[in-house]
Amino acid sequence: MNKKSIRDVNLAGKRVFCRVDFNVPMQDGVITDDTRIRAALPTIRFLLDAGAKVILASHFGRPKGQGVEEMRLTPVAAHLSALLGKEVQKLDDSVGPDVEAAVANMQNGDVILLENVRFHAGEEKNDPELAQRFAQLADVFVNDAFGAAHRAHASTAGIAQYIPAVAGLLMEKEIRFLGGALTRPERPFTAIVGGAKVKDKIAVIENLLTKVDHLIIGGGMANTFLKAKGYGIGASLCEDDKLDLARSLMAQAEERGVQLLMPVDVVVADRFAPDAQKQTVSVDAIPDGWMALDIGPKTVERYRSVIVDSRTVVWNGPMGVFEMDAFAHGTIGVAQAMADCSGTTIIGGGDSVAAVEKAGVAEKMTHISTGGGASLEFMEGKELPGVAVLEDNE
Ligand SMILES: Nc1ncnc2c1ncn2[C@@H]1O[C@H](COP(=O)(O)OP(=O)(O)OP(=O)(O)O)[C@@H](O)[C@H]1O
Ligand SMILES: O=C(O)[C@H](O)COP(=O)(O)O
Repeated sequence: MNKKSIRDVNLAGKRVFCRVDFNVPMQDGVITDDTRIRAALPTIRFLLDAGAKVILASHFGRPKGQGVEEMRLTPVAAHLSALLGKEVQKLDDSVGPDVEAAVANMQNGDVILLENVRFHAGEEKNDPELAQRFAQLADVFVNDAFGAAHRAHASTAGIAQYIPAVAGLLMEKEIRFLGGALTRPERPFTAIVGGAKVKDKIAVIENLLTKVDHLIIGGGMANTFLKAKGYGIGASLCEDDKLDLARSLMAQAEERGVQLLMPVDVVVADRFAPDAQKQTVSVDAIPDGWMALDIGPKTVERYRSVIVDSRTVVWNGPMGVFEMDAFAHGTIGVAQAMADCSGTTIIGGGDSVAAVEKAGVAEKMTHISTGGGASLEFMEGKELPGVAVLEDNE
């Protein structure tokens, strides 16, 4: 990464405004997955070891510019404190006289967690006044919130106008793996794209087509491709207004010499339900009124052989309705194939992360991104605003 990181600046005794993505899943005040909090620990520990005063800031949920009791970061502070084995002082706001006073009282090696920055409307508007108020709290801005790097907000981008801005270790790692895979992949390079809709991933597919050797399509979006090829797909999810686009993507793949892999068999159901009647059929024999909810075993075998022989594999989006056990086999099969691949394996965030966890192979992946939307935009080839604002390495 051609950006400065916390390794490149002097942090001793400095007040550091460290933006993290603590937007974690929570139910009734209990954190149900703390991956994003644990992923920020190396940066927080690095800052503490360097003798900095660490001011952590994050958004949580979408409170739309006002205080929402259930969206306070209090449970996150308690959990972070337990993980760090050290007190984390949780404040009730992210700017204002009380925050300024608390920061003024900090000793080197102290940690403060500010309240949800999205309680202020200026955050999502990237309001310069709010950005400046954040900046006044600190000497250095560290962006470690890869998951929010696709947002140009006051605490992810605006603040960098006023104080030196560098990457945290998680940000650096995300960009090293995702960026490295996309710019200098070891080949063969395979991308797997699944999920519900072609519409949401057109830009990703188009960008990947310029880089990969094999592109594997699965999930609901495969139906649109199958229909575009002339197969009857029964009552399966399909975007009829995207058939021409699917044909154009298939033509682009052919022109570029990219092998585009599509399902050869599917698991069909008579309705969208976990206990639906189901059967496995060839893609040219989908019965009228039935819907394809998973890729079939022959398809999994085909995909598997390409995946295990690849040197780099990037995956975004499930192969079927994996939330229902009856239709999770394709997704789990692909997750297992990735676990058996000896090359670099990268999961692009979101549902696919839940899928590798369900398959019990998460620790076998080279890298699992903490970014959902951010990793998608990165794979589309877009420059992320939260990265663009960081200082370049000379
Ligand atoms: N054949 C299918 N028919 C209907 N829905 C499907 C099918 N295959 C997958 N899905 C659904 O697609 C959803 C995920 O699609 P989506 O496009 O939102 O992926 P995503 O959330 O972007 O994935 P990721 O977060 O990994 O990027 C899942 O809820 C899954 O149930
Ligand atoms: O969960 C995410 O993808 C990030 O935390 C960004 O959240 P947002 O989509 O509400 O901006």
